[in-house]
Amino acid sequence: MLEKDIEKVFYSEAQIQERVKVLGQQISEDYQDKNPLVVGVLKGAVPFLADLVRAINVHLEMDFMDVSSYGSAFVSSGEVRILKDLDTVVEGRHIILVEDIIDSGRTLKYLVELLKHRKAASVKIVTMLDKPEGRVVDMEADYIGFDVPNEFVVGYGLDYIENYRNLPYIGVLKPAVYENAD
Ligand SMILES: O=P(O)(O)OC[C@H]1O[C@H](OP(=O)(O)OP(=O)(O)O)[C@H](O)[C@@H]1O
Ligand code: HPA
Repeated sequence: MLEKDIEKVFYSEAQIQERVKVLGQQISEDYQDKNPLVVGVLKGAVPFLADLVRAINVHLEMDFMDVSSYGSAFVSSGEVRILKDLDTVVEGRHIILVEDIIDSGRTLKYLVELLKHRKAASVKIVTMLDKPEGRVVDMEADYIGFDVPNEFVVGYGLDYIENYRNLPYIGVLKPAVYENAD
């Protein structure tokens, strides 16, 4: 069972679901008649995006991008590459970029600049988690679920070597999990 690997829960399933509802209401108020394009950043944003769009009560479209920036499980390589691009034309669209976490800020900085270059009408960021102590470039989200301390977190989309994304809550792993991976 997955639970046995968890050292500490930061945010429970109930806390996450309650927060997602509030974010959905805020976005609904801000995007009336704007038909936003909600862009999920694969793969981590998938559980959050799936819950968030069902809490938004305005017309919207969805699309996905896949980018890679993490050289190893823990350390951002600093170089962002597009693995899957959008299918939708961005010019003139109001974009809502959906992320599971902002850590160094590099992934989102790259994506925001790319979407502005493609002449988006506006680009806003919604992230489930913000880890301000991880930042190496200037990047602030417009809508934030929760702050997390400078620890490696898993669950609700966030992985450790592709595992634990399906946990419905957010927490940190027991040290033994990392020791066994070596
Ligand atoms: O602010 P940053 O330091 O750039 O880190 C945040 C990014 O890192 C993770 O993605 P990852 O590249 O691990 O891909 P994944 O979503 O498939 O796990 C996460 O989902 C964000 O996209
Ligand atoms: O804390 C984290 N956990 C999982 N993936 C991540 N990608 C950036 N930061 C993290």
